[in-house]
Amino acid sequence: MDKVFIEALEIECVIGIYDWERKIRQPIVLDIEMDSDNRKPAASDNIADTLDYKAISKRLIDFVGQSEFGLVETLAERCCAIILEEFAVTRVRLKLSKVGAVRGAKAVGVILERTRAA
Ligand SMILES: Nc1nc2c(c(=O)[nH]1)N=C([C@H](O)[C@@H](O)CO)CN2
Repeated sequence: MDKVFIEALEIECVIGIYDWERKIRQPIVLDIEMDSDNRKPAASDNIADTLDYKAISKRLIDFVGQSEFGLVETLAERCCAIILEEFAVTRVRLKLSKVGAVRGAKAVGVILERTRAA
């Protein structure tokens, strides 16, 4: 299956379970792959036939930037739900990295694969 992807989308938000984390904003990074049949937009050369990665990025920047979840699991699940419910996506793979959260690790986080309910 063809994919549309968004790589290394960095957004600052309130995220974390500790008191000190509730008082600061930290960067998270999203890497997203979405199933998308490329043949129709390739034939028409029309943005209306695509999965618009700019529109999806903007929606996630707005949502994540205002979010205040404790767990990365919760934030990642909500991002997948937005993609599946608001855009013409049937399957999404999303990696959420919390950069510098653990000493000695570049990043920690979660990877989800979700499909739209039939
Ligand atoms: N599986 C998870 N483990 C941890 C999380 C999390 O969201 N999911 N969060 C933390 C803390 O907020 C940590 O990131 C602070 O450094 C610890 N473990």
